[in-house]
Amino acid sequence: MLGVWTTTQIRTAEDRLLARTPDGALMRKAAFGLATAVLDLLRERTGGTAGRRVTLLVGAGNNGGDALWAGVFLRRRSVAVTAVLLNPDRAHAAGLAALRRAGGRVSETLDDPDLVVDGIVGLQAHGPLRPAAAALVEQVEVPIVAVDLPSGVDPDTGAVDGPAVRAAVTVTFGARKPVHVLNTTHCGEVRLVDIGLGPELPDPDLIVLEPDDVGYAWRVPGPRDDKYTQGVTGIAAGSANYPGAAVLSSGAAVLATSGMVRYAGYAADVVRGRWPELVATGNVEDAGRVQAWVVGPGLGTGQAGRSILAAVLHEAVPTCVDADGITLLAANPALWDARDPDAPVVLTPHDREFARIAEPLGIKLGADRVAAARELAKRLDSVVLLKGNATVVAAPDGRTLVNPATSSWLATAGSGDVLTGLVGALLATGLDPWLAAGCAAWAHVRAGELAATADASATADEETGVPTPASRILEAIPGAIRAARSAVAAY
Ligand SMILES: NC(=O)C1=CN([C@@H]2O[C@H](COP(=O)(O)OP(=O)(O)OC[C@H]3O[C@@H](n4cnc5c(N)ncnc54)[C@H](O)[C@@H]3O)[C@@H](O)[C@H]2O)[C@@H](O)CC1
Ligand SMILES: Nc1ncnc2c1ncn2[C@@H]1O[C@H](COP(=O)(O)OP(=O)(O)O)[C@@H](O)[C@H]1O
Ligand SMILES: [K+]
Repeated sequence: MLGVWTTTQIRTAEDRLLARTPDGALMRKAAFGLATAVLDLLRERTGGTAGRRVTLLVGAGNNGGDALWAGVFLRRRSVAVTAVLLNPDRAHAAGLAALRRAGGRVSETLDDPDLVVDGIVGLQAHGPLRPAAAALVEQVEVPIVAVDLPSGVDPDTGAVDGPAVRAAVTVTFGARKPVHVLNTTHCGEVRLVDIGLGPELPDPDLIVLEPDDVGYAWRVPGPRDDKYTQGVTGIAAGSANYPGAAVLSSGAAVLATSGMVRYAGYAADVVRGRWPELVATGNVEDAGRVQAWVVGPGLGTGQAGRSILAAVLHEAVPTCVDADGITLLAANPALWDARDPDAPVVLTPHDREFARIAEPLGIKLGADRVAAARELAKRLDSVVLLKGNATVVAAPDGRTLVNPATSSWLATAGSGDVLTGLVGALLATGLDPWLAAGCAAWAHVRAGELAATADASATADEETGVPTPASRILEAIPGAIRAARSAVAAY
């Protein structure tokens, strides 16, 4: 598990650490880590470091100070360093003097660099890049290494509201901040430099699951197990108009568990035809016992869907409510009120579904997606999995995880139906609902990555992937589970 801390938590911890550290030592530690990352990238891009050209964009704060001190280290490796000072009177004085002594130059233009370092603004960043910085950044045609975070991106929410740096690599110090997991598009590869902050940090505000966390959580059958003991998943999805959603959700559950999957609904014949190992009936009441239900994908928002949702909630087992199920709940609060409060619910909205269910409660989905998901989770006493490029999973007790995507290939029709089946299968194994939702989101992203690249070792990005329909994401689920399980085995 990786921890993520808010800027307020980090500042408090930094203050404590600063109080017991010699002046300037932390900044030099940070800058050394930064320079190392710059040298690595220079080598990767140009085959060497000596004589290569690096331009530093230097703002008024300590973020610019880090960049200037990194410039000093780069000079020692014979890199030609130019500093563009956005606010010359307020540039970090000691860093600037040291860079000048080391042979760095100050310029008003970029000077045709091989690489640019963004030291415009750091933890104190507010709002988009100001015009002068934005104009410079716009001229950059080489990779950018961001100091601590890409300037112009909000450190606590990852939101972008105007011009911002899009970095190839972000080098951060002491601890990950929310921007690093909420906006991987602007951060690029994130490198964490240890400056000894660990002992000063409180519990993290957010967590990110790692492959071995998911591998440990994924239930596997033991010698005394049979098809029932591993948890049976029920799927109530699909309608005459949307049988495909039923096939995708059911298929994801079938591939995610070695136990058993039941289907109840209008698409019984289609689903049975596609997944012969599944037991299908026409309605929820006849489905038999399950340990978790999935309800909503392709259900429709009419009377029929409403009755199915009511029947599922009446079963009072852990339930994942998705898609039309969420829309139905939003329109029929009485359904929600009638549910058994002891049966955990996982809601899996995309933004529009989130707005439908949250706005009547006075919760707006603004720039702070974590805050919005947390608030809804608390108000509805449910786990809320808010979909997006970075998926946020909040529990009613405040525990929150973020699952960043590595590409946007998952933004395809039916992709969410696959996710829902995964959530259902994991809920049925008895896993904590918040963790179940988080592991499902992880496996979903991993499956999307495998499907888009067809290469287990690759990370799918916009350059390497190909479009991946939901059926392909589905087929990649075993590969995703294998990746998680082999991470455990590797320990
Ligand atoms: N405190 C510490 O111990 C350490 C801090 N470090 C560095 O220090 C940084 C924080 O330094 P500061 O607290 O000086 O804050 P910043 O470097 O974020 O700079 C604050 C200045 O930027 C201005 N500013 C805010 N938003 C702006 C925008 N959109 N456009 C232009 N200017 C803007 C502010 O008005 C203020 O003058 C960290 O991000 C990190 O890079 C590292 O050296 C590690 C150690
Ligand atoms: N830009 C994006 N980058 C990465 N993942 C995305 C992006 N947009 C959507 N997703 C993911 O794709 C899935 C889409 O689900 P959903 O909107 O319910 O689609 P559908 O209803 O067609 O199945 C979610 O898991 C979401 O997190
Ligand atoms: K920066």
